Amino acid sequence: MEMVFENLKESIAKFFRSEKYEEAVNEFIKDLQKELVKSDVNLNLAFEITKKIKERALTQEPPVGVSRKEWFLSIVYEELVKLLGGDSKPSIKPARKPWIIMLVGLQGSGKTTTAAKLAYFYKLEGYKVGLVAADTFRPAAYDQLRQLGEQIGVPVYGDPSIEDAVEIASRGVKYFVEKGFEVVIIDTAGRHHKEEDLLEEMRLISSSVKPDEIILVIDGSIGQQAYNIAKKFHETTPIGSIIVTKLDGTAKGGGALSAVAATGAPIKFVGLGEKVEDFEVFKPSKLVGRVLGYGDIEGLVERVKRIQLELTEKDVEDIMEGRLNMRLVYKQLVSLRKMGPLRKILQMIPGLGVKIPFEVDPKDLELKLSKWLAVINSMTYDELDNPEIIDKSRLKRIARGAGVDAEYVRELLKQYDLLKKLSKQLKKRKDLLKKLGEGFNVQDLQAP
Ligand SMILES: Nc1nc2c(ncn2[C@@H]2O[C@H](COP(=O)(O)OP(=O)(O)OP(=O)(O)O)[C@@H](O)[C@H]2O)c(=O)[nH]1
Repeated sequence: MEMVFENLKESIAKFFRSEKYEEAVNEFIKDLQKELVKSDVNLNLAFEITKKIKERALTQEPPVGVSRKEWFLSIVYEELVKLLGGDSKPSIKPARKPWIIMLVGLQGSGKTTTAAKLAYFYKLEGYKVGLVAADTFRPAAYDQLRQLGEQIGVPVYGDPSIEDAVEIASRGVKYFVEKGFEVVIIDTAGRHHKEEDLLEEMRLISSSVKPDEIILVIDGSIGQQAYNIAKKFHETTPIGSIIVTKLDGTAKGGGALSAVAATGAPIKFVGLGEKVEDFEVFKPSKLVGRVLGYGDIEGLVERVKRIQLELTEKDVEDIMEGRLNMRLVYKQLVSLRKMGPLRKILQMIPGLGVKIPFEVDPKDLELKLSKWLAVINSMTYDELDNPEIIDKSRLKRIARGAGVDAEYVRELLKQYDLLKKLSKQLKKRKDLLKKLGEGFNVQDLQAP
């Protein structure tokens, strides 16, 4: 499954060969913009995303242990994943029951097959699913869906004697809802004598059954036209999500991205073959990884994310300079879970001999850490940067927000004070060392 951006692999190679970071970033950004526009991504969107990447790449510090170039690549990756609908798995769980899904898309997109695939998917998820055959333009569609329904054990509502698709759709939905079905999927026509007639029919069905979700089914191999097709459907019946079919085989799938760009809707599933089980929840990360063609990019991004929570050089500098805030404490708490690098860093500095606070009974550690993290999470930005402002009423609010006893907030603030003092001590000593010059051995300095 290879989507758009084939040229980016070369751009990445060029990027890694380049000596100057900023220049290399600019070059890569230009290439990326071109590729995005070439794949029908809306110009503004392409501009916006590249601007964001550039801004992050030039202002954000890579965590210790991650090279600047790896950092950059992980930023590109993250932003592309966002463009394709976010890094988390798309929400495929119906928000309520019954959940009425209306499929729209052109004939040949694989809509009927997809209706069955989707029904099968939800059936396996444990839902009671019904299918409605509302494609009255192509008479064979009803039989096709009925056969598929039999194959997967999902009932199909249809009536070949009724020509009015709106009537079938609303009757079918009513039928299943009354019987307590939880997910109802409507297959619709993909062709009419005139395009306007098709769109008008979609609009009428939609306003009659009021679906909870309208899914655009789009053929992954159609490329450039996808943008206009998706846009037309979206203007008629607002698209909530997208299923891209036929991503098996040689499809380049450029249409997928264009459809996302035209509708702002995320891709939820992909079709990977003719059989009902050739169907998957879409994972943007998987796709972008392939697109960027950088060996184990997911591994890289994972590593960066993990390291990101630990202390950066700047954090350590801040601590050494006596600048401490709750954000640093947060990182320290998180890293404490993994052996505490701050502690290690401090211990590696000879002659400091500082007793490090946060001496918590290991048994309590896990529990306390999770409470403290919740406490920090419910602080405002001002409070994070300047915990000194936390008075009684703020303290109460924070505890309530974190769902913990106020005692935990107080304790954390006490620990914070200790760390702050330590941070100031470090600063003093560092200054002292500086004054003493190089003639002295660091080890000669005894801790007070
Ligand atoms: N390789 C492959 N073929 C698919 C996929 N999805 C559907 N097809 C095939 O595409 C062809 C058209 O699909 P149909 O399910 O008939 O869909 P349709 O023509 O859009 O349906 P209508 O809109 O009802 O006319 C069929 O031969 C399907 O088997 C897929 O993910 N991969």
